[in-house]
Amino acid sequence: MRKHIVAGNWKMNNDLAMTESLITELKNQSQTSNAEVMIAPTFTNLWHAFEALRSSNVEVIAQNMHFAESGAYTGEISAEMLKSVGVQTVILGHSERRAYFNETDELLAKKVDAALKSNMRVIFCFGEELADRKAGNHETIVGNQIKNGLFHLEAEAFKNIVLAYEPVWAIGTGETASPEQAQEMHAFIRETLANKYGQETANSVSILYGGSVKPNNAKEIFSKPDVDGGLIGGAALNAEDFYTIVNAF
Ligand SMILES: O=C[C@H](O)COP(=O)(O)O
Repeated sequence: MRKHIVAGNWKMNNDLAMTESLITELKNQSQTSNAEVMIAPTFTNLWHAFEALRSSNVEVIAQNMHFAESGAYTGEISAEMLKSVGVQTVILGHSERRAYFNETDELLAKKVDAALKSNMRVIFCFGEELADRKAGNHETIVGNQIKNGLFHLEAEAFKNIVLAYEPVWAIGTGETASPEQAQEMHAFIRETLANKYGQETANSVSILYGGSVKPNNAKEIFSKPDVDGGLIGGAALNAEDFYTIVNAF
């Protein structure tokens, strides 16, 4: 049975004081939920968040990492450094990393390998741009992002992989994919996995949807059979909104 997951990606928001106060609010909201709950603060706030949420059911995860173990990579963070502050899961391949930091499929494959080698769990993101969707190329684009980033792995590795489909045109725009569009793409993603690794592996992988998920649309999106959770941006910056989304499961 695959897991339901709701992960809040704080992106480059919240300094230490704001992190402290949002975590206090999250703890006030926090209760038993039907989904695994995660938050991804900025690197500088990971340790504080980990300590503050140590005895809660909220996992603190990272937004990115480098593929190398250490070395002359100014400004970068390794898997082992993340693990040393309690982080066990990392988001890789977010469309903002791909677009603004030139992260290619090839680079992402190396990052995935490095994270898995350090026994971390990966939330691997991908998604098409508006022009691809309009041209009807969305499945080809997404299929290639998955193949190029992940298909060098053995089936076994997918125990530690979560997928996140985020259509770029729906991120931070207020425009969501319709629940039907999300389901259609998630079913395609699962079929792509099944064709390579078999149905059992495909059925075991959680596929999250991201892109303007809000308290008022989460329930409908999460009701779709192949949508196993959400990667939440803007709405994760408000504890009440975030938990309304978590509790949509
Ligand atoms: O990582 C989260 C996604 O980019 C979604 O962001 P959003 O909910 O603000 O559209």
